[in-house]
Amino acid sequence: MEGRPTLSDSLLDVRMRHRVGGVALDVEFGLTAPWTVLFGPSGSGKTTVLRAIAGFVRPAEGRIVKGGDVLIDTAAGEFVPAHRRPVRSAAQTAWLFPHKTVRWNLVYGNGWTTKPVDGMGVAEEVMSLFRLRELADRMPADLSGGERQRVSVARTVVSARTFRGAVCPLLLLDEPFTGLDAALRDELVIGLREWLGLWKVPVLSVTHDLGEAFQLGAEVIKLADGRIVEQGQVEVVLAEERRRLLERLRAE
Ligand SMILES: Nc1ncnc2c1ncn2[C@@H]1O[C@H](COP(=O)(O)OP(=O)(O)OP(=O)(O)O)[C@@H](O)[C@H]1O
Repeated sequence: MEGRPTLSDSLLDVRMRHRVGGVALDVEFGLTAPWTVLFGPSGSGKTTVLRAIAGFVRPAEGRIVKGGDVLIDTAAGEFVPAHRRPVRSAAQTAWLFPHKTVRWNLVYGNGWTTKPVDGMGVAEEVMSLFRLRELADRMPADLSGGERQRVSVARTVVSARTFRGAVCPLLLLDEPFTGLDAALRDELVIGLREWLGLWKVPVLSVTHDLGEAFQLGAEVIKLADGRIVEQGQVEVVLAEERRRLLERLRAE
């Protein structure tokens, strides 16, 4: 179709089959937008798709290619381990260094690809973005669950921005705004989208929150029972969910 991005422009192409729990995943999609949301009910396989892209799950069958680099091709016996992929991911559960401050976690918690000094300025910027400055000297044990999650996502954002590779890494965020109050989430979504757009860091995030998907105004991939139902602009793909939600709110 004229004017539409083609698969060859895609940031990432994913084709995979994998059985996890009671779900038989069978998906094929390409990412072309700066921010794409994987949307679906709990247990539909969203996290497993993210983990396969990151290299933490080895699909039974499939091929994942990022910007021309093959990350896995089961038919060809190729598999790039997680630590060598141009991908940075924040899981649903926040894993922080428990004996180090928030600032330390952001600056130094980025693994061998980043020299600590390089991350310093970026970490300070990201702390402001995530409203973490006043928590910078706290230990993880002295944070709420929502705050810990915010630190974990912020650390991954720092890590993506300071990534030392020839290409920009893909940022994978699994329910990044869960546990935040609505006002803070609004602020963060707007600020983060703008900041990542500025640095051209593409994002694939997971949510089952309709409000979040609309707020991100992103391209949406709708997943159900391990299959892709539809991919496209949020207003089109989630129109029915939105209609049902509005109906329910009106009835209350
Ligand atoms: N390691 C595992 N062993 C067995 N079953 C698993 C494992 N990981 C996930 N599952 C199951 O596989 C299915 C898909 O899980 P997945 O975490 O990918 O779903 P999800 O869409 O991300 O769910 P949620 O929104 O609740 O996080 C679920 O039924 C889950 O219980």
